[in-house]
Amino acid sequence: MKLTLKNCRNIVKSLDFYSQFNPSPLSIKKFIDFGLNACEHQSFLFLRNELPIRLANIMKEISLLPEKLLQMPSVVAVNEWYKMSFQDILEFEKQEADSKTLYHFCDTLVKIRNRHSDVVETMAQGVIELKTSHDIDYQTEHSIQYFLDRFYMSRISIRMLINQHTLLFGGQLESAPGPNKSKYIGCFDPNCDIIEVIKDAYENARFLCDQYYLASPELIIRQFIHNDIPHETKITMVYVPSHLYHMLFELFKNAMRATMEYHNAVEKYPPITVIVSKGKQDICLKMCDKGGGIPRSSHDHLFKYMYSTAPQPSKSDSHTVPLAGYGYGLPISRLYARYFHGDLNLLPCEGYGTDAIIYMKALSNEASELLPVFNKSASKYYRNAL
Ligand SMILES: O=C(O)CCCOc1c(F)cc(-c2c(C(=O)NCc3ccc(C(=O)O)cc3)noc2-c2cc(Cl)c(O)cc2O)cc1F
Repeated sequence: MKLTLKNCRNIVKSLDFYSQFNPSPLSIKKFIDFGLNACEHQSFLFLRNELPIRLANIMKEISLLPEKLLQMPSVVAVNEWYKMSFQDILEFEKQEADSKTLYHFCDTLVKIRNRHSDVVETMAQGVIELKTSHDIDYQTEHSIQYFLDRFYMSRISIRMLINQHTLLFGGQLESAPGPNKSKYIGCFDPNCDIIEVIKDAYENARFLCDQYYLASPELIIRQFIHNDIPHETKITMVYVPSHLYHMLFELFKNAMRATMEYHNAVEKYPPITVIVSKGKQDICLKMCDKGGGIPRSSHDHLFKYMYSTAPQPSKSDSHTVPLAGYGYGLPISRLYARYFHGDLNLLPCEGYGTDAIIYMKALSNEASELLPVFNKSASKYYRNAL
């Protein structure tokens, strides 16, 4: 739909309306329970209300950003995508949920997901545009860090809702690729084999490491389970394998890069050890390397969007360090861990190595979405700071 003056007025009115509601976090248990008796009509009624609320909450926050950032060409583009998607969803506000509408709704969700597929890179480009055109003081950097953490968490949550609906009702089920994907409930694997995901992420990171360094550290996996359960029990959980894979792949790339750089040209590189433990509340994955670590004073930099926004890796240049990306790998991985109330912590020991720990909730009813809520106080926060 064209952005006419009348439409713009409607968008503003709808933004004010939907942003006054808080997003409704769903637990993994709720996703699974709904998915086991999935009803497309019910999902449609929930999403045509919840998606505008989540979009409006983050769009109001985008509107609080200072002009100098909002005017960056890449940020203008992202903003336009959000406005178009908000309008697309609003078209279903009053529609009768007949089969034609449900089909069109699914189609619209796919269109929105595709429209936003490059948002992370485009926002990273917006940060680079800002850095190259303005001086960024500490407070500005801090506020952009605050915004981007919330912005990317919101995006993870919106894509989760879209993926669940299109996977459950979009008719691709028969073509679901990969081993026993038929047991998946949308993007959730009710029996996610954690050690299999660890091995998968390791092998793919190792491939890149071998390509660049012509060698790679070995992997050791050790499993521990709380003593109420036989210790040989395979540790599985209800989770989104693609989220866990994303976190592990990032951590393996970093651990391998550090290990290969710190022990260059030795015969045998120290292995990377992953400890998997399952307690009553938490499932922990601790990745331990002997890559020499970093100074404690540098720890926070690794999670910064502004600090590590390296020039974009040229896709054509095959000599680009394959283990380096946009520098967003770690902060986004931490958001994936936090999304279902887990966390990702780094414990560097300079001169020795680094432990990276992924915490996840062991109980699916405790693993609920952690969603940013647009609050009026944010406006003062952004206006004063930026
Ligand atoms: O571009 C991307 O997306 C990847 C962005 C990320 O790229 C990095 C990377 F893979 C690995 C390291 C690194 C170093 C290092 O590099 N040590 C040497 C140095 C010594 C001193 C100082 C200092 O004084 O500041 C800094 C580093 N030591 O341990 C780690 C390390 C870091 C993480 Cl997050 C991890 O999960 C495991 C690790 O072993 C740093 C990275 F930054």
